[in-house]
Amino acid sequence: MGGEKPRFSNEMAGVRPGKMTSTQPESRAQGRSIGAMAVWACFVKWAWNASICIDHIHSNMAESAPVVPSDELLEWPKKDKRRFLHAVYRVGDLDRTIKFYTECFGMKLLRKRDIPEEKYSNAFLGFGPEESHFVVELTYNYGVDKYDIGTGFGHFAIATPDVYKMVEEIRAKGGSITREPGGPTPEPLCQVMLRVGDLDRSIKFYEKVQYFFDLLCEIHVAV
Ligand SMILES: C[C@@H](O)C(=O)SC[C@H](NC(=O)CC[C@H](N)C(=O)O)C(=O)NCC(=O)O
Ligand SMILES: [Zn+2]
Repeated sequence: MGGEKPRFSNEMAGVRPGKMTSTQPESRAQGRSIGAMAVWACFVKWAWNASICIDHIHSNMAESAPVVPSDELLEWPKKDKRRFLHAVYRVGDLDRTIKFYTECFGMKLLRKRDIPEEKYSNAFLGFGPEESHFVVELTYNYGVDKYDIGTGFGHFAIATPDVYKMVEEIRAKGGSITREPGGPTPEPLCQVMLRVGDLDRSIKFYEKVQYFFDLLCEIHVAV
């Protein structure tokens, strides 16, 4: 424990490609695939050397108290290799969507494939190799340049070290920001778990950082 005070915040932003799209959907139901869907860029940042586990959950804390104890949660993936691989999204313009995800969010195009016999192409994008990272699989069906977004799909959420910088870069590239970062966000930061070496000293420290302490629900003494 030591070092500068931890700084972190959880800012959400809503983003849609702007100029890169031919039309902006009037409403979700009439909306058409604009090459990409709304993507929430989440910002969680800390500047401190302790391991900070930040959970922000989709509903209030009472309804979504952790079901699995946190230490079991950390052990689980070491034993169970099942995991999410990708989510598939059909788009009307594969290259325009690849350009949006790579230039605006910093994703990498991991692989692309064309299946002429079935008249479609796929592109896989993400923030790391498919062997270890969840990725987005985009599907382009030959000759299909728009889809009804419908009302079922919500968003992809991504984390970024600086949501404000990302938002400005997206705006500069013609993207439209549907929700400015800075909240109030529908998903308030609900709890922070800290592993510290000295419980009493840590409690004294965090009582001074009132905001942080309000969020702090548990302190684990590092073993
Ligand atoms: C590559 C592998 O990860 C896949 O997911 S391919 C899945 C396959 N996709 C297609 O057939 C694309 C063309 C099709 N006309 C479509 O639009 O999906 C598939 O099973 N698609 C059906 C689905 O529900 O995803
Ligand atoms: Zn698949």
